[in-house]
Amino acid sequence: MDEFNQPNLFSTDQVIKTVFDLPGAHVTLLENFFSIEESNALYTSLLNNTTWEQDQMAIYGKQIDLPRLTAWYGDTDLEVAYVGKTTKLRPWTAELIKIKERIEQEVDVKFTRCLLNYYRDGKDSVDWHQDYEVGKRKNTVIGSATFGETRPFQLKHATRKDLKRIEIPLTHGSLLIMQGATQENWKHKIPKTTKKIRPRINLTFRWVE
Ligand SMILES: O=C(O)CCC(=O)C(=O)O
Ligand SMILES: [Fe+2]
Repeated sequence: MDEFNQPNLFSTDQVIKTVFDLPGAHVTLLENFFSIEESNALYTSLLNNTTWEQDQMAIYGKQIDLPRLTAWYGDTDLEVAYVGKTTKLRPWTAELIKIKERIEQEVDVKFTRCLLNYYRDGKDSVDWHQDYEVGKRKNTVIGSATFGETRPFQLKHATRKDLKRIEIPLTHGSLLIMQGATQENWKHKIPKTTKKIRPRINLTFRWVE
């Protein structure tokens, strides 16, 4: 696999922080949170060392493959509700703990679980959704790390049609933090594309009150 985001004359490895001004949301992007060398190594090792699964979800009573591969890791005394089922967590790996502890330096919570998504190509995606079930979205923290291809992360308000959607390109080594009531008020998605693109791995470390 070629390396992603080869540095060029104009790129630096400096962390660039952007805070998004969205009503009812607390969203921060940290580009280059992981260095290019680190990100390349993490991409390869997460790709090879994760137990990827093809999950399914019920649509009109039919079981349909999710358009991506997934894996849940975390504190194994927890179970998570995901795509209409209860899922068991795999125990944290040493590598996930290292990534988790890096991200915890940016927030004041300890994450309890992590969902990994593997988008094999442009046909893989995640449709509009809010993380966590209804009634649990008012105070959450999600630390979302990306390795591999850049995909646009779209956000739209859950109820207000007057607010514009926004799109945040999540680059190799970036960290997106969503906090507070973001999940209550805003939906997010990764759209499909017909462009020929490389794979992407995304990790969402999660904490809920
Ligand atoms: O891949 C991403 O950036 C987002 C994934 C996501 O929203 C989810 O799995 O809940
Ligand atoms: Fe999500």
